[in-house]
Amino acid sequence: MGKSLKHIGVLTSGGDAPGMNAAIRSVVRTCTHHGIEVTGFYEGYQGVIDDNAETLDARAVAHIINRGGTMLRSARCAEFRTREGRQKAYDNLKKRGIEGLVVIGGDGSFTGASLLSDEFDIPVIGIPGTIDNDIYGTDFTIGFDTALNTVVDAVDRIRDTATSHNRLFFIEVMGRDSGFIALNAGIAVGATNILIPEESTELDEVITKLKTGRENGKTSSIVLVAEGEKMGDALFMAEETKKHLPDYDIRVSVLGHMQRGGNPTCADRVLATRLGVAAVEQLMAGHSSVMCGVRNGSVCTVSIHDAISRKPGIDRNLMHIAEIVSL
Ligand SMILES: Nc1ncnc2c1ncn2[C@@H]1O[C@H](COP(=O)(O)OP(=O)(O)OP(=O)(O)O)[C@@H](O)[C@H]1O
Ligand SMILES: O=P(O)(O)OC[C@H]1O[C@](O)(CO)[C@@H](O)[C@@H]1O
Ligand SMILES: [Mg+2]
Repeated sequence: MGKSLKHIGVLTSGGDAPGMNAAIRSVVRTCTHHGIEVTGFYEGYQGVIDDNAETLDARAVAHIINRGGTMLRSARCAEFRTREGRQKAYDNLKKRGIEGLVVIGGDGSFTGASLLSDEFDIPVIGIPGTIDNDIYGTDFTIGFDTALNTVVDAVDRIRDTATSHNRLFFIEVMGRDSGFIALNAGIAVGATNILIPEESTELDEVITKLKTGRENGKTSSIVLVAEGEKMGDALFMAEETKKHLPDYDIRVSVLGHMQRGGNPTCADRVLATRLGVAAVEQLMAGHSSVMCGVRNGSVCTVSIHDAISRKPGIDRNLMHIAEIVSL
């Protein structure tokens, strides 16, 4: 291992996630350890197309393990979706003598990486970095744990005022197409209802549950709504509920981008560090088009093709548990 690989690139792409910095640091320091040069590209694929990049050494990534966001910044780059854009990116990688690319991002970023590798035969390795936890092949993505803790802290605060005023809150959390944040945080904050895109719920069920809760003496209720919920967003759900429960004092809170910021938790720092080492080792071993993840506590790999084409299932048992304890 490590004899032939001389120079790799690293970038962060798509929505940022706490722990991306820890992953960059790990990639860079693993390379330093093995005598491999690393170039960091700024703003995702845009930086590869524009050749906006610099060499990163061990000191360049000092004191970033604890910081949210990404020191390489991130972007959603439309040009990379075109063959011409990817050609420009490949030409810049070749010009710099880069022999492999580590992409830290979500499913869209991996789709781009996969195309680049298929079209131009450059090895790519994915590290799952997204707060949504919506990537197949890993139990956890980098940033998910931090976002969950941020949501739990925010909802706990809302609970204080909700209870003081005997109110019902509809709280919207992130998850464009997925309910991982809503489901896990919902259990942790004792939500009465958890609405996620993976599970179809009728408004009637929500109303019945809220009524039963009040009959059982609840002094506040929280309905956690994932952004991607099919029935509608938190505001819509609140308006519809008001029609059926006119005497309820209802408020809406959309947590928004605060969920993507903040210092990464210990779990995210450790996960990011493990996956950074694994990604470089995959390149050193001559592998390509795989994503490094963690399953049942161990680092694993899955083909990027599977990571982007398959959907991680929501844990039905967690849904069941949430139902039992939300009386
Ligand atoms: N089909 C595609 N072909 C080529 N490149 C793509 C494709 N899909 C996405 N990309 C590239 O990856 C970037 C990031 O993708 P996207 O915006 O979907 O975020 P993501 O990686 O899924 O992260 P998240 O969903 O967590 O925000 C895009 O801006 C684009 O540059
Ligand atoms: O404002 P942006 O960057 O489009 O991101 C919003 C999206 O990013 C995500 O948080 C994933 O990073 C989604 O849940 C959300 O829909
Ligand atoms: Mg995505």
